Amino acid sequence: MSAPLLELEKVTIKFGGITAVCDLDMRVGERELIGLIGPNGAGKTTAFNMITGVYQPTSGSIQFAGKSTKGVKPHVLSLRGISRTFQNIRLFSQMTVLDNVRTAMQGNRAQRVRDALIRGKVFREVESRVEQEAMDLLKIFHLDRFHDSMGKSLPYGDQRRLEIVRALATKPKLLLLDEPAAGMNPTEKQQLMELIRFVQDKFQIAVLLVEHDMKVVMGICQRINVLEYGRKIAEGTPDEIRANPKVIAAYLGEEVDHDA
Ligand SMILES: Nc1ncnc2c1ncn2[C@@H]1O[C@H](COP(=O)(O)OP(=O)(O)OP(=O)(O)O)[C@@H](O)[C@H]1O
Repeated sequence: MSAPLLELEKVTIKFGGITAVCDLDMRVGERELIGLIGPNGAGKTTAFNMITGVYQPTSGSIQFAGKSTKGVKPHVLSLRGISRTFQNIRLFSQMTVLDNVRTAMQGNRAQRVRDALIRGKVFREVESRVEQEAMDLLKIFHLDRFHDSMGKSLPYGDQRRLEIVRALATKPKLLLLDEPAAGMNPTEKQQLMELIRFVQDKFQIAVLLVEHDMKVVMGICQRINVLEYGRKIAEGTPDEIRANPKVIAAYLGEEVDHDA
């Protein structure tokens, strides 16, 4: 396995009497594409929230790029290279496609207030560079023709793609995708799989994917971690996970979207 970019060791989080994640060990190497699956309520989104600094673990440690993330705020982790998308699309619906990406880029720039206030030369130069970079990024994903449209007016599949573009705008080393295939039809899911592979390859980043659609997860992940009731019950290649009796048992009684 390549060097760990992200490493969780014995990570636990409790909310009152509920232990949402318990003793979770997980590694994501540079440029790896890793899956995190489990039945509803298993703790996947909570794990994402701890990795991105939204929640602090009750115990255990998280290291990103060789540094502890303990007490580090989400925007600082974003600057360090962790980016994510959400289960429910969180685009700025009243902003254009271009502005959605531009805002994400600017969120990551230390722009001097003075420049913004006086709208001086430096400010204008930064603005135009950001706009060019945003357009270049949109072009890569064939979304540039929509640059002037409102985010909410895009077809669903394109909104999901735009979310991924926004997440890439911060130039991450690690991209966390939370159920990107939710609500997609089979053709869109196929395109999404190709898109995720493309993103990982083109930007040379690691991807951690939470997804209920087994065809998507099994189709693109190198390794998969399986959670049940907050605990990791299995880790392995797609073939190993498919054949693992604990995983099969965990999913019994749950409607797994094989959508195949
Ligand atoms: N802020 C919170 N306060 C209390 N309980 C929480 C909180 N966040 C998560 N939980 C609980 O932690 C457990 C794990 O939830 P989580 O959303 O991480 O699961 P999940 O695997 O992402 O589920 P799904 O696949 O349905 O999205 C659940 O029992 C949930 O109710």
